[in-house]
Amino acid sequence: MTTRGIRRKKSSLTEVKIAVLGAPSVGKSALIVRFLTKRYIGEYDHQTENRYKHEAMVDSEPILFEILDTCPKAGEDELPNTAEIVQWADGLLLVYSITDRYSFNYIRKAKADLHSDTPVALVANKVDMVHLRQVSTEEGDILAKDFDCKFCEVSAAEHVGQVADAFQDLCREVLASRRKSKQSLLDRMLGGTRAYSRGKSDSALPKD
Ligand SMILES: Nc1nc2c(ncn2[C@@H]2O[C@H](COP(=O)(O)OP(=O)(O)OP(=O)(O)O)[C@@H](O)[C@H]2O)c(=O)[nH]1
Repeated sequence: MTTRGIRRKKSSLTEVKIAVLGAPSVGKSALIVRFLTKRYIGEYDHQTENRYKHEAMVDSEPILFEILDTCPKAGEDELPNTAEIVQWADGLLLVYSITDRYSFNYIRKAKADLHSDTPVALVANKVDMVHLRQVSTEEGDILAKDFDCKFCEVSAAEHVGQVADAFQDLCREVLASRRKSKQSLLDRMLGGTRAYSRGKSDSALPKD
């Protein structure tokens, strides 16, 4: 009885898969670790992709986040395994660093290469290093308008709430997009049914 209760609760979790993309050293791992543990780990050394699972409440709904920390190769302009990542992910967190113009251009190019309407969010990291700023807030805003997505400037080193908000906002976009595609599927099905019914009743009308 209890076991069944627990199972039901687990299976009722909504899963949201988020891939975090960006040029080398923009702070992808630092942002993810901040979201998962609320802690800041300055040096996070890894050479391969990492996946994490994390439960969190978003608007009173329990969500099971699956987060993919992608691993770009230094000096390469292309995102790693773009097609696979896009196929896997429900949402893409696109990260650049305000101290690194190359990382901003990388995101612009990467987004164009994605050829996908997967929901995205644009995150500018390292806002604590404002004295080394190379990319203005306005440029970030303009790029986000271009992408038709949310934008925020954060610091994995200093912010806890804002970093969590970035992941949660993207989660909301994913859920909204799911509802939209479910609704349009339903509309198409109902539309089909309506057309069929109309056809039927039309044929039942007395002929002139
Ligand atoms: N000042 C500051 N440094 C940061 C911040 N976030 C990350 N860093 C530093 O930036 C460097 C790279 O951080 P990572 O989290 O490893 O970046 P990454 O994008 O995962 O790097 P790759 O795995 O190489 O792609 C580390 O030295 C971090 O300490 C931040 O918000 N502020």
